[in-house]
Amino acid sequence: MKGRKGRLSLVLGVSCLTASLLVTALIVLPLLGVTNTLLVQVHALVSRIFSFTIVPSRFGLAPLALLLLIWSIMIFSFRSKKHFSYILIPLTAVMTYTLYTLSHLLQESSRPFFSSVLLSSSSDLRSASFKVVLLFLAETALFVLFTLLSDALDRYRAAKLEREERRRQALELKAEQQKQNEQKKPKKHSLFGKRSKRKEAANETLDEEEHVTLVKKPVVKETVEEGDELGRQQVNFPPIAEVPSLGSLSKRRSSVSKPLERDIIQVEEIQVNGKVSIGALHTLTEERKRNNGLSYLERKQLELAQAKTEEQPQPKQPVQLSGFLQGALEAVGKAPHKKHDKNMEPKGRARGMLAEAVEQHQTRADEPVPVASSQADDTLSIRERILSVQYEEKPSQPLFTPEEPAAKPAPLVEKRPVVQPTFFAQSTAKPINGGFSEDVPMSEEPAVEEEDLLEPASGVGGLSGSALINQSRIRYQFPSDSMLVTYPKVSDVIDETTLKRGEVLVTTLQQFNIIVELVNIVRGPTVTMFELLPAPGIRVNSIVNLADNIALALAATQVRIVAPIPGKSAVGVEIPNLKRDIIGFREMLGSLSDGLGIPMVLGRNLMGEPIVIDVIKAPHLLIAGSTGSGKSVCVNSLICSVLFRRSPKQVRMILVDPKIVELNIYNGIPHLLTPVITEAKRTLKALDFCLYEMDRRYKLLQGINVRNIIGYNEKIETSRLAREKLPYILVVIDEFADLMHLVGKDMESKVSRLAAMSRAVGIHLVLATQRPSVDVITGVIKNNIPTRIAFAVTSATDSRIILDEQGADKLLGKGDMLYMSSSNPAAERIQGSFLSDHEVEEVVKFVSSQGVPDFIDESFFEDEEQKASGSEGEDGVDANDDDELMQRALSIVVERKCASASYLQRRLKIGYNRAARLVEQMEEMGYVGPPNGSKPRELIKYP
Ligand SMILES: Nc1ncnc2c1ncn2[C@@H]1O[C@H](COP(=O)(O)OP(=O)(O)OP(=O)(O)O)[C@@H](O)[C@H]1O
Repeated sequence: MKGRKGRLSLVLGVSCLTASLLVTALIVLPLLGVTNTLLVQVHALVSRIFSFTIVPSRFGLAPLALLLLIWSIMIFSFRSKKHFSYILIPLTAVMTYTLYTLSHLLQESSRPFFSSVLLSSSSDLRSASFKVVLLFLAETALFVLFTLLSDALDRYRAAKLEREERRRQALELKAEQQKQNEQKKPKKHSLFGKRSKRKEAANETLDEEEHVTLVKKPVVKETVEEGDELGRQQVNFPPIAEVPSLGSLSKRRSSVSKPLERDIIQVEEIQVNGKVSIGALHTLTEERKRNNGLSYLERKQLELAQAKTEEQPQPKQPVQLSGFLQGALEAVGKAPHKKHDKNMEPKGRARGMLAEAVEQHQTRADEPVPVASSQADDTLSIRERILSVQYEEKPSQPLFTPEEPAAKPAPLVEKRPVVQPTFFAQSTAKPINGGFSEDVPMSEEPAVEEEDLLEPASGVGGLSGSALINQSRIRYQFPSDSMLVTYPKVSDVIDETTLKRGEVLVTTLQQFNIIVELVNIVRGPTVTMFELLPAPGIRVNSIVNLADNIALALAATQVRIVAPIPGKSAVGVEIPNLKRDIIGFREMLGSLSDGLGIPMVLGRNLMGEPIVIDVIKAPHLLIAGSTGSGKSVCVNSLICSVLFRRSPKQVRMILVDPKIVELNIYNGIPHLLTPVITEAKRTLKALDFCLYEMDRRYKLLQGINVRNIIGYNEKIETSRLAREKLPYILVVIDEFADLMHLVGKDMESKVSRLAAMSRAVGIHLVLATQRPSVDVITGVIKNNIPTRIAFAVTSATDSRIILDEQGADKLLGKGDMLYMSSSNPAAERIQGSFLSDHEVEEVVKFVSSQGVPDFIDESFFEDEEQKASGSEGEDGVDANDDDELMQRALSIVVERKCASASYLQRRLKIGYNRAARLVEQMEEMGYVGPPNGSKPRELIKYP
């Protein structure tokens, strides 16, 4: 039908064109002087019938030629497309004839049939002409009407086609997904086959991950008619390769992020009514793309439904047992045999003993029979089984090579890289053997060649004479991960309940006339964030103000609204999870890279990414939160991060705990510079020490022309200027508010000075407080501590004091925190890592067993009056008899021809402070020169 119409219009169009050319020829030829009789006769005939002028003339045919030309153009342009428009062709003819009639009437010639009819039916010529004009106007209106109708019909048809196309594509995609899911369904394979399949799949994933994926657009089949020769032949156009969206390229590499075909989407036209920001439009486009044109909820529901159909009982994961228990249970046949690598000899004393014992028992019972296939498993001895359980893959190579004698059995499997056994990985059993397993190699601080000749001047000033750290060259052994507990992970799948909550959220907002689209859901360890895209014209604040209504509708304890989400054109609504994840400290340890000066594990953010920070870059930390919010656990994880990654030579600590019970556990670790401080007065003294050490270090830095501790440590290492580097000093003050109330201004001025200046010399503060009030966290302190951690607080005011914005009042406690730093001023929600008291105890026990701490001289903490009134000091020298001491010191200096505080300290058996004071007095008296970097001062004048 369609073809016939196409042919008809072709014939019509060609005829009109030919006619117009002929008429043009009829006009032009006489003008060129061609006076053929036939031509003249045809001309006369055509002029009489079709001419638009009353008197037939050679020019009178011009309008006819024009009309024919217009018709041919119209026909060609409508051809096979706008069938309805063909009605315009006769209409133009009628209009032309009406005009023709009108021209005759006006010239009072009644030649056309219609004009004579009109003249006879009208009273006069004038009324007849008027009727013709009206008729012409009516025809013109009809012309316009038909044109509009045709246009409307076209649009309607196009929209219908588009809808059908979209539905067809959705169906195709659905069918494709189903096909994929069916393919994905796990099939029963032999153990070997299963393993190799998995391997193949992993390789496939890897390959796909490492390339840009080109994915076909759904193939549109088109039937093309190519004349009679080809007949009705179906031609499939080649598939169009399409580069995936930028978003899909930047996806994180993980086994789950393998781009499935359904993740790669056709770019669809997004129609937006009204004004929308470019960012919002981008988000909308991206989300639509990601969802294959379906709304977020629809897509998720579809996925869930598919997942449900796929679900089939999975083989239960065996409970993880410790190596000893697993082996024992295997031996008595009560546990399934674990798969191990044959190359991997059993490690650990327990496993070795077990294997030994079982073998003795077994050799009595039956002789081990060599077997070449897995079916023969039953005939293996128990020892064989214990040792060979790693043989789980069929060799891809032939078992026997042709060259090999048949009698000599080839290895059953190719050797695989030895994997470190994790016998205690999942076990929550208490560690044995002093807190660490023999299976896990202990890491140790590398030994450093030290020279006695070099001054130990760097280190920490004021350490007592019996110092263990700087004199006995302690080699610190880092604790093992196995002391820590692995906590089970709650699923991070967005389930039906979460989707329902998303729907409730959208409808709740709709009830308040706030139209939003749910564009994404991110499930974090503590909360789930629903990302909403407000409709144009919706004020973001109106969503923020509805936080309580949302909480009510979702029966949630707290709802925090992030408006807008930093870097996105969307509003985030954070709703507490029904079940929270515990982020174990152990799982976070792997993220602590070696490059961090003072490493600190924080936890995981909403996306589940591990967040660790370097305290030296912070450079100081302010931690605030109400009681039970998780501050102490956070401080524990800071201290333990240091214990796990830094030796006492690298980081020293001063811990202040007015509550006495929180940090007392750390007494005894070699990192301490003083026993855990619990009194306000002693805290002030400790801060004085830090100020003194800061000044001392600045002088050291000045001595060798470097700007900071990093430069200093590098230079003394390369130039071998001293035998000890400057360690970082971490001062942790818990319950800072209590101390501020006890000693007030004094404390503030010292803390402020340290916060402002101590960064360059490697002294860093961590202040934790329960009550963040303006008189505790003063402007000066706040200005110098840009890195802040806010746990749950009781009011928005408290939140503003810590973070300069509200939000911490909406946190859920138990390690739920907002983290803000100078590099990332937008508060990031993190679930803090968790360390139980028992874990801390185990770590401290292990670390403390490595040596006694090397404390600062006690004289630092003595009151001046006490010192003055004391008769015989602990140095064994009369404290008042400074002159005598100075004489002895001078004679030592003359004897050595140089002055060193640490040398005097040892020789005179006095504290470091006193020795340092003596050297300074000698400088004032002109006997010795100024500080000489880390080298002893020169003797410049004999006394
Ligand atoms: N990161 C975390 N993950 C899971 N639970 C946690 C976490 N942090 C803290 N908790 C839970 O919260 C309880 C209180 O934590 P914590 O003792 O650190 O609070 P706090 O802020 O120090 O309180 P206070 O100021 O009264 O000492 C812990 O016993 C623990 O059960």
